Amino acid sequence: MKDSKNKILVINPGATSTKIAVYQDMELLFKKTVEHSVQDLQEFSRVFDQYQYRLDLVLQSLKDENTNINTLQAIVGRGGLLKPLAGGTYQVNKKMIEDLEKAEQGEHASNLGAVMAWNLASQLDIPAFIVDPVSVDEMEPVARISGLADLKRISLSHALNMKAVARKVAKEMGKKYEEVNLVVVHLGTGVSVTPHKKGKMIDVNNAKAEGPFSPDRCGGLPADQLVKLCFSGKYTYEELKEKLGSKGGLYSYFGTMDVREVETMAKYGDKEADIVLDALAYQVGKEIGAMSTVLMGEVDRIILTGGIAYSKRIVEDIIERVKFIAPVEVVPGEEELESLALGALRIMQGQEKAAIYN
Ligand SMILES: Nc1ncnc2c1ncn2[C@@H]1O[C@H](COP(=O)(O)OP(=O)(O)OP(=O)(O)O)[C@@H](O)[C@H]1O
Ligand SMILES: CCCC(=O)O
Repeated sequence: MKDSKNKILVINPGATSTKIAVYQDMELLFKKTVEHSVQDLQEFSRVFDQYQYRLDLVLQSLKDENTNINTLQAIVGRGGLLKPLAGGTYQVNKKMIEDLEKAEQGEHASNLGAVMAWNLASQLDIPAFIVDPVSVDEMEPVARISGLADLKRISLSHALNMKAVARKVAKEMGKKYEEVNLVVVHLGTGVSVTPHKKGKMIDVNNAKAEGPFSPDRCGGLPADQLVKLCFSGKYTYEELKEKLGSKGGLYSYFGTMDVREVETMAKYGDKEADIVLDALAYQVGKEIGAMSTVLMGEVDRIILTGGIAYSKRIVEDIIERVKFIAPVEVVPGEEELESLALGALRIMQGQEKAAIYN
């Protein structure tokens, strides 16, 4: 193991924020979250078009913190919608950038993580990495069957945060991640509900298309009504895709993705806000129940994490519904920046070899 200190820039582009941090080995030098309103992002038709806007914010943050970019030894970004991959740290390469540019698996803010890391790192002649990308796929064969021969279920999730939080909770239990069964729920702008069986995410609601609705996504919809809507002439393909993928969920009801705003509406008597928040907790609870059956009921812990896990109302409602299954741990926010830095550090210190994307 090398003993020299490694300065690592971490970039995590999310749907409603860009999170930036610099670590010296595992010591956090600074961390910053820049929130993006719907208005900030509405001028960009594709996620890729946000590249310069988000990069400028990263560079400005480094400047504000008096961090000379030339002192960095590596850059690590959140990995996006790549092809299905095993978990781990990947060195960013040209093929990965090309795939992200084509967005074949779909548009997502995290697609920009590798691209920003790669472009900056190339200028500095240092390596760029991603860790546990959105497309980590550890599903069992039975979970891939959709029920229609034309369609396969796929694994897209908040793998990075869920695996990091799962490891942390397992450690608190005095066990290894590979020794426990967990249902981990990421409650962010998107929602992932995942059964982790002895260190593997053996199923997941594809957080872009299935399961509970979320602040900006509709989750699973009544298929027959959706087909009718598709052919109604009311929306173009692009409009409907946007509606389902980034303007669904809470946004479709209230024009905001901010749970706090909807909670305030409910508090001041808005009945629709009240029932839609109830429905969010209801759907998440129902999905936890379903994923617990994937683990045959052998669930050591249920974990609630992500930004919405700060919401007392939603968390209490979910716990009330699922506490009969297993004890519930609440880990609000996310551990993504630290996990990204740690993933890069493991490679830089020679503890692991970076996986190759091809
Ligand atoms: N204190 C709070 N109470 C209630 N909701 C909150 C609180 N803080 C954040 N949220 C909600 O959390 C959601 C965002 O979560 P998070 O920051 O984990 O998502 P993201 O990083 O934008 O996207 P994702 O996690 O899906 O990649 C928003 O709907 C926000 O309103
Ligand atoms: C597709 C799941 C990842 C996210 O929404 O951030």
